[in-house]
Amino acid sequence: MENLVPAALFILPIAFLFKIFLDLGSRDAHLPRGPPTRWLIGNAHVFPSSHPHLTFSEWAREYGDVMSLKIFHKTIIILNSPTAIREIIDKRNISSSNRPSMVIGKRLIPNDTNFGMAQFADENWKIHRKAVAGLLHHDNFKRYAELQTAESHQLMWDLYHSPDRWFEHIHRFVVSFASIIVYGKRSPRLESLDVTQFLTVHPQFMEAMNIATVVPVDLFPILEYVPEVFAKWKRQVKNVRGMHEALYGRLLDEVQGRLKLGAGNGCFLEDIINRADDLGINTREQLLNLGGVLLQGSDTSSAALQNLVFCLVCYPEAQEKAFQEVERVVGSDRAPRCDDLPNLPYIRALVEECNRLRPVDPLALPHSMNQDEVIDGVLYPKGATIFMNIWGIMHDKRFFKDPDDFEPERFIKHPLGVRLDVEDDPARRANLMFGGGRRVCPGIAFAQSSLGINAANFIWTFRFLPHQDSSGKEVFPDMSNYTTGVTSNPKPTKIRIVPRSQKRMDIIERCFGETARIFAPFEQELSSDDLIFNKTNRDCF
Ligand code: HEM
Repeated sequence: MENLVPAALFILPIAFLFKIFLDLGSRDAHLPRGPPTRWLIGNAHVFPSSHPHLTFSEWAREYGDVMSLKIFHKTIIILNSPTAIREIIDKRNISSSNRPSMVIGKRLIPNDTNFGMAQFADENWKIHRKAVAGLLHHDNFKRYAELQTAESHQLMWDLYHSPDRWFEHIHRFVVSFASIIVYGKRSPRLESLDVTQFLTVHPQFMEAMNIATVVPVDLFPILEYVPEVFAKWKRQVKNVRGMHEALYGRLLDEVQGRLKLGAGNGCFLEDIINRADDLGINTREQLLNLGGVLLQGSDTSSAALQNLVFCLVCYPEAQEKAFQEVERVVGSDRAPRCDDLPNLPYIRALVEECNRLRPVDPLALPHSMNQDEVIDGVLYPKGATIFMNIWGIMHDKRFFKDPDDFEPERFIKHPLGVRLDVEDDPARRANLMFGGGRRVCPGIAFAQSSLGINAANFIWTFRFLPHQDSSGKEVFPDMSNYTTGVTSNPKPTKIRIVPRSQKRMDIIERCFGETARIFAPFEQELSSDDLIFNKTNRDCF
């Protein structure tokens, strides 16, 4: 008997360690179901290398509305229904509002000063979020309607004069409008410094964020200690960080310079700088990244607008119906304005359908659990990464009839586009594609009004047609070849943009001329080339 005690003391820890060893990569009993795991690697061998939302949506049919994956020791939970999002993201937002720790994100922007990427939804995050909520809130945003309409009219002018560059013109629209409200300055040309720099830096920033899918630093943080000379990714990240700080630092300096001269125009950052100490946003790093995150966040609107154009080309019947509506409501004697939007229900439905068919962030942005939660016996463990499968929810055959078809009418028949012959998921709500809980996108009003005003103007002004190759054959945009990554963007593609009539183009020329008065306060720092552009093209009217 006395020999058994030392033996047990020896065997039990070994058995325990052996059990842990055998369980490596396996799924805990209380986790949601998911594909079978393999020892050590879990589901790493089946994790999709691109467009994961498509595979997740197939798996959802087998494993249900909440499912889990193991990638080595990490747990990923995927939410495939509005109810699942409501339960964990909306209702338990105290537990589910962190973002996963991202080694590369922290190297790009240290100290969590980019509140969209900030790991912790803590006091620091709250301060930034609150400041931005005031700016972007629907009620406040209404005051930008005239400016947004003016930028939209310039976009139509740009499309008329150089339709081949349609893809970039949309980026200019978004960068210029976002920097009016954030930095109090606009960009009249594709070649304007802020546009060219943003379009250089931002894609590299997003690419750098994607490095973690190739070099698994988040899974194996030990890789961080590889010396820079052997780690190309570290040099790449350092370079992007330098460019990022140079761009947003310069924009901040311009706002500070304007304030010193007493020439402020009431933009967001001027207001923040004036209240810096009260708000607790007073370091250069904080101010620089607060502006930066808004410009970066707004770029999602470019992808949504480019997607809208793809849909107009690919679905000519819907384009024609939308034209009939805008013609009836606005007529042919003036271009659409923001105040027309409430009277254009088909255009609203068309925009909703574009977003449903190809949501820009098909998996939203990842959240992370900061404490365990158990719902109906299912464990959402501390540290798990949570994805909302927006694409899957928007293509769920249980609720959307023929979900791969483009049918704006579904949003006329039902405000959320779902079938009328089945009982809907009771937790479905508008704007699911903007995420949920405390981290829900603060840019919804910006995004919706940009889409609405441009959809109306696009359709009123032009016909969007497929490109014709040298043999005259029509080549349509490829709606299944979008980029993969956090955002799923259409790729630059040739199309034809044909004015509906000379009368409409004359109206657009006149509207463009009228923007001079509206834009004046935001054109204080234009370069000489920008001034020449305005003088020769706009201010001669
Ligand atoms: C169609 C356009 C847009 C889409 C589809 C979109 C989508 C999203 C999604 C899915 C999230 C993550 C929400 C979550 O974690 O639950 C997000 C976050 C965010 N978005 Fe947007 N967004 C759009 C436009 C904008 C615009 C125009 C801005 C700024 C002007 C913006 C700024 C942000 C910021 C700052 C965050 C981070 C919020 C936080 O972490 O607290 N977004 N967006």
